Amino acid sequence: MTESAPQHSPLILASASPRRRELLAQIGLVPDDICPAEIDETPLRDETPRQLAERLAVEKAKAVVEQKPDAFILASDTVVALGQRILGKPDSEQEARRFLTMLSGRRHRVYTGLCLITPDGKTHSRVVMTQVSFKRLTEQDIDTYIASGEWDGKAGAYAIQGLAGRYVKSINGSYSNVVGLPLFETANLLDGSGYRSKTS
Ligand SMILES: Cc1cn([C@H]2C[C@H](O)[C@@H](COP(=O)(O)OP(=O)(O)OP(=O)(O)O)O2)c(=O)[nH]c1=O
Repeated sequence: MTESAPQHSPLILASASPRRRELLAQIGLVPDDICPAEIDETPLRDETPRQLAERLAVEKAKAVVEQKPDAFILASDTVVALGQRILGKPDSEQEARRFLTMLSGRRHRVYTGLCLITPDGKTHSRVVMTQVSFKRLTEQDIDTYIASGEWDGKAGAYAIQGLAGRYVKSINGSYSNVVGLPLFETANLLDGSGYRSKTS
């Protein structure tokens, strides 16, 4: 009797972020479906940035699991932390300006929480941290950046993969983690959970 090939379970990306889709594609992973999760991202009282990133990633994955049983569901959440202060996505230009002023000339941390729910219903999660050092920003740097609009929808009000790349002196850790999906850890999580892509 010939052994049947292992069944391919679909991979669902629980994210509206085009960056996350592009990052996955970079390592040869194409989700079978994209299901953005709408959740409340407000930090809980006394929650650390690391705890917040992990909790939100788990909540995003769980928000999609009922729609997609028998699938691998991948979700993530990125937050910027200055000390224990959490900088999420700014809700206005003024807030973006405030965040950039806070980040100017300093080192901060970027946490991305990752969550994978496997077809057997188990939840696997982890958090990856990268340190990022910003140069001191002039008023003009901030004005130019605000005018670019690139701050919108980005944790900490900047995107390292865009114009803000010129403000980043150095990073310590994973670059893809800052952009929103740490590729090394994502691949490990999927490999370790038995996920087999259609092509592998
Ligand atoms: C710091 C930083 C964040 N970001 C982005 C990654 C995330 O998309 C966003 C943080 O918000 P998230 O809530 O993590 O993600 P999202 O709302 O964009 O998408 P979804 O919840 O549907 O997955 O900030 C960058 O693109 N570059 C950066 O350098």
